Order: sequence, then structure tokens, then C-alpha cells
Amino acid sequence: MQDSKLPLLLIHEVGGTRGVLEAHVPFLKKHFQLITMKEFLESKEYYCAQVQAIYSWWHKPVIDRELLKSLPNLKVISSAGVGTDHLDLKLISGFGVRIANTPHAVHSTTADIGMALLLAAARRLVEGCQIAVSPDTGYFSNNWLGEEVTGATLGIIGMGSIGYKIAQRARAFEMKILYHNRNRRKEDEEQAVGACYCGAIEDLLQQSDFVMLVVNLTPRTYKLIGKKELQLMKPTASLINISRGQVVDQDMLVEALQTGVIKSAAMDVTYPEPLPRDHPLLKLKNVIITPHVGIKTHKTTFMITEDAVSNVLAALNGLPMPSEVFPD
Ligand SMILES: O=C(O)[C@H](O)CO
Repeated sequence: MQDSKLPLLLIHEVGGTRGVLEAHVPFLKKHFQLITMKEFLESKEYYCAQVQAIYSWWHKPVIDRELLKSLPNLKVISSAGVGTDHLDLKLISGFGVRIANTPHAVHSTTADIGMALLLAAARRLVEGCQIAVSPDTGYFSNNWLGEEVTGATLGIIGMGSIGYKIAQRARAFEMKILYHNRNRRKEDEEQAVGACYCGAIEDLLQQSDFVMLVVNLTPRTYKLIGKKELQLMKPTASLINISRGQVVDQDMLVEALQTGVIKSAAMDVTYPEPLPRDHPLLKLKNVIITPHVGIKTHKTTFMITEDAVSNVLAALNGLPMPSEVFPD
């Protein structure tokens, strides 16, 4: 039973692959009346003036001009996770609608997946698992070797909060840390994790054994890693992407992996997601792909929903939101 005095929050759906988690519904219902896109579209005229907020979970619902035009009292779009590349920020704010994300909830867990992919690529864990469970091969050849993580050089591209948490984790693995970022970190922050700043991305690419992409997707970072950048990397190096698929030129990556320009790649993000089943990346042994699971733990997903709710409640009360996103 929904409390009709509560503000109306529009969600894409509950459950499925892109829906709000069922486990979060009781918590959401303490603060809002929920309606799904399906319910909204079925009774648009009844609901349109009532919707005050949208919870964008896993990039859904699609927020376009048509939807925005149909919601005259919409005040806020609260997006789960840190990336807001699925939202047209200028368009939305042009309708006088505020936007928020949940960066604090996702920093640690996304950094964890970055390290998990780095370790898995270095020690060829997925390939090893496949060999171990295969009824044909049974066991490993003596020459089946991975790369050492301890003492290796990690180049982090994008040293925001997630990048910094990766540096903290990598330090515990005794890695040498290089980083490239639009803004250099303060000296004491660099020293705390032993990170050296590379003003030129080229230097980082040439020196690193592992290159980790942690940038936001923006016009500046679109295809940031292309043929030229891959060729600068060591032939023994691995590329790890926990940012967005479009940050890498995927065709060039396939070529680099097929021809030994770099050793391997491990990615939690691709373009598109999921990749078509016949995509060449899915056929390569030196590739690890996970289906964008960076934030997917019980605790983190709930923290996301808690933060998303705090953002909406603040916006509806005309207060500063804990994490507001602005078009520029
Ligand atoms: O942006 C994030 O936090 C994750 O990639 C989920 O979209």
C-alpha cells in the first residue's frame, strides 16, 4: 500500500536487468510513492503533474526531451552511481530540473573491481580457471606463466576519488604508482600513496606495466586510448578499464591484442554493453570482460539508494543536495 501523501518518484521498473532492486523498494516507499515507467505511460495524464522526482537506476529510464516536457513539476533527477554520461545535463537543467549522483557510495567498491581486474589479468585467472575446469586439457604446461604484481608499475589515468582509492590499494601491493590527471593532486596526497604525477599521458603509457582507466566519459576522454596510445604501451603491459567503454577505441584495442602490441586487457565496461556475441573481443584469450559489475555489492547498492534518496529529499525541500551535478 502506497502512502498517497508522499511525493511521487518515477522509476524505470523493479527488478529485471535495469530495474531498481526489489530489496530497496521498502526503503524507497518510506519516502515516496513509487511508479514505474510502465504505470506512468499507461496513465500519463493522471500522473504527469504529480511526478516530482526520477530515480535513474542503471541509466534507466531514458530521460529525453519528450519525457521532460511531459513532467511539469519535475524537480530532480537522482542518478545512481558516479557517471552521468547517460544524462543530457544541459537539456535537463534547461527544464529547471536539478541533477544529482552518488559518488561517495561507489568509490571503494569500484576501486576494488579495478584491483580485481588487475590481479586477474596479471595472473591470468580466468584463463587458468577455464583450463582447470576443462575436461580436455586437465592441467597446465610449465610455461603457462603470468606477470608479477609486486613491484610492477601501475599508471592510473584519472586520479579522482576512485583513482586515489586504487592508488591506496596498489600501494599495499608494493606497486610503483604513476598518475595522470587534469589537476595535479596536493603533495601530501601524492606522498601518502607514493604516487608520481605524469603531466604527459605518453610518459605514463610508456613506463607502466598496468594502465588503469578511471576517467569520466566526456568529449575530452572519448577514445582517449587509440592506436597511438596503445603503441606507446609496453608489449608486456595490460590495459584495465573501469571507466566507460567509449574511452577506448575498441577496434584499435582488438588489433593491439591480436598482434601483441599489448599483452592483455581487462574491462568492466565495453561499448556497447553487452557486446554482440560475435564481437572479436569475446574470442580473445588475453581479454577479461565483466558485465559492468563495479558497484554491484549488497552494501554499495543500498548505499547508492540511500544517497539517491537524500539527494531527492534535499531537492524537494529546496536544500543543497549532498552531491549535485552541474552541466559544466
Ligand atoms: O558510474 C558508476 O558509478 C557505475 O559505472 C555505474 O553506472
